[in-house]
Amino acid sequence: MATELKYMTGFGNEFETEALPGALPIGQFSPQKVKYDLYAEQFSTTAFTAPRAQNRRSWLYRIRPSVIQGDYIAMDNGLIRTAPITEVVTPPTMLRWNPIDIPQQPTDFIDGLITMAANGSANGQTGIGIHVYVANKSMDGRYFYNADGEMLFVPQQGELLLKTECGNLTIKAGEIAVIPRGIKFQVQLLTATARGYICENYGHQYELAERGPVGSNGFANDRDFQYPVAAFEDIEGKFELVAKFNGNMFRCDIGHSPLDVVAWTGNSAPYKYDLARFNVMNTVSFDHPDPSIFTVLTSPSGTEGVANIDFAIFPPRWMVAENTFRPPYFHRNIMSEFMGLIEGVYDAKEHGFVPGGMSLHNCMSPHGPEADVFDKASNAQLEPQRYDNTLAFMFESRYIISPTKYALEGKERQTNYTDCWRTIKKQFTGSQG
Ligand SMILES: O=C(O)Cc1cc(O)ccc1O
Ligand SMILES: [Fe+2]
Repeated sequence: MATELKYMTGFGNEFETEALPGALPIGQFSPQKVKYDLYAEQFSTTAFTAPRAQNRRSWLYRIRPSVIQGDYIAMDNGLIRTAPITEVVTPPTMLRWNPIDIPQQPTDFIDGLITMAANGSANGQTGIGIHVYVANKSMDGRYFYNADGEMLFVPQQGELLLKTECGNLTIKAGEIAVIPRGIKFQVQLLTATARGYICENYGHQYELAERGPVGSNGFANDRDFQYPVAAFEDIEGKFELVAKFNGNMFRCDIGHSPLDVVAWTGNSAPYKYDLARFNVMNTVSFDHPDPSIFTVLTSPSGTEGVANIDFAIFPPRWMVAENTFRPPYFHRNIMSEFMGLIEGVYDAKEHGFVPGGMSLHNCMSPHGPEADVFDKASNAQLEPQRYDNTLAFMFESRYIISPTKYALEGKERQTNYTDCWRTIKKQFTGSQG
């Protein structure tokens, strides 16, 4: 399946795609009758009046309009939580977690969603929700959409087939995908099990970060973002549509597959990106730059240069900095930093931060290299060095990130995390006078 899928390329392009010839109206969006007796439906993820450069909407030509569905009834939220998190007090303590195990009992993507943290307010459309998914079976006869935010998938293990209203995408570890707020989809597993991270963005949709003086190429290049071609299901049955809305889970009956879009045009659609395509920029002289050089996607907050959420990665790369302490520096930051590890080893933490694991360093909470890394890097022979076998990422946000009760009290929490800095020695050689 993975190799057969076709994609269209270019971040935020105005795409046109049809699964049947002539299904897409030419020269207008809403003709009196649509070819094949399809229904036209506009799907907007920005306000109608958003400036043209940010405006995102698509026109979907579908077998039935979305209004043909049952009434919603509330479902158990399971371990899914939404900002604001009020069930526990947010401590400033630096936090770290082991990976969440894949369950033994049959668990699909929705059942296996566990919220680790959130900030802002879904209702106010600011901030993010941070989730882990652990699944061992495909969603069967049920479909999902999230009205609270767009969903950034960061797979850590296994391969997913994302069947969406706009068509199909596959993603595996080392790739990411974003599904816009409101798009209906079904997650199928192409491997026996799957685990990954989700950043649910309640705020402004992700954009590509500015390049500044770097110029017109580099970092995440627009052409490497891939969008699905139209693909539809024309099936009837006793299906379920699940919605996340205003922090709660709901379900309704639906007698057909909602993935019945035969053609679509527009710029609001799911997309995927291979993180290996990220063109890394870094120092070729000295000092460790701020991690903003690794930003793949950014959701602006309304204050220039201050993100609702920045998604940054720490990929394989060369390190050549001279006379420099090369790993991440000790620091305290107004921004709050939630990290995960897709594979390998992260340069600031050689122990305890393992693939599938997570850490949270909140606003002004100090962090940096663990004691052994500090010693090693302070005395290392500084030669050009290739950082291989490493792929960490960070969700960095201007709003304090509140862990859930599960995150604070669950078995994955490493309650001894801060021990990793406790053996840092006083090494002062001066004297007071
Ligand atoms: O805390 C971290 O590990 C993330 C991070 C990485 C880096 O290279 C510089 C600053 C920073 O916050
Ligand atoms: Fe940091």
